[in-house]
Amino acid sequence: MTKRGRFITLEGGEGVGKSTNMQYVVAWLEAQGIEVVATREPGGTPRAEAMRQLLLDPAPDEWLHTDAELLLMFAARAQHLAEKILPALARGAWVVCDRFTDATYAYQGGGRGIPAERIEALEAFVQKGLTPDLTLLLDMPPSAAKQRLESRLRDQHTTRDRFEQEQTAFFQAVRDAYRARAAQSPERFALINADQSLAAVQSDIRDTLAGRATLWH
Ligand SMILES: Nc1ncnc2c1ncn2[C@@H]1O[C@H](COP(=O)(O)OP(=O)(O)O)[C@@H](O)[C@H]1O
Ligand SMILES: Cc1cn([C@H]2C[C@H](O)[C@@H](COP(=O)(O)OP(=O)(O)O)O2)c(=O)[nH]c1=O
Repeated sequence: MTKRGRFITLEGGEGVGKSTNMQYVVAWLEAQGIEVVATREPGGTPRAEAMRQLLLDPAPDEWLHTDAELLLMFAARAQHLAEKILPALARGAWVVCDRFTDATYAYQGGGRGIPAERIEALEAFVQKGLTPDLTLLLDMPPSAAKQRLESRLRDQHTTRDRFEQEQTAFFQAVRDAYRARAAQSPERFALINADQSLAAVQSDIRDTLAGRATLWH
């Protein structure tokens, strides 16, 4: 299948502002007259969202093997690609996705310690060469992001999912892995300083979207 639309992903640790800025990216692209499909991972389709439940369920007494976690992430991704992402790109829509495979390298790789080669093998199997055209990495120290997350948890009266229950060292490893990936592929990544006012973050995102020649040609 020939890919015609563009594929943009938002990445970063917990509470850095992905969901908030996702709406901004979608609105900005739509204002340019582009058809946008907004989605997220793990999830994005009913079956993949059912897998998300299994992945995020905090059930304290139930252990999930790290290999099972990794495979379930890619199982959800395979479903999401086949059912939603690839058909949208094929008809020319742009897909904006809240997290994708860089999250697997950051969380299952950096956080859980799974070797990158195993993730690469699954990526090749499931994605068959598809990678995002642009990845906005919202970057800030986990300690500052945690404060935002705590206020969100308070406001929305939600509980912590399996990942949100992890400790500081885990989130530091996730951030380090994300930054290392951005350094490896600077042509794909835009590193956005998320530790500034929302207006400043959105101004940086707008400049990135408008300025990436590879997106528009
Ligand atoms: N630049 C910012 N400055 C201050 N608060 C922010 C900023 N961006 C997002 N927030 C707030 O931080 C919380 C987490 O943002 P959210 O978009 O849900 O993050 P994520 O999806 O990355 O977990 C929300 O309450 C949001 O309103
Ligand atoms: C896509 C993906 C997500 N995840 C994790 C990261 C998040 O903790 C969780 C998804 O939760 P999400 O609600 O998207 O994150 P946030 O709390 O930042 O809004 O799944 C992985 O571990 N690997 C992956 O490949």
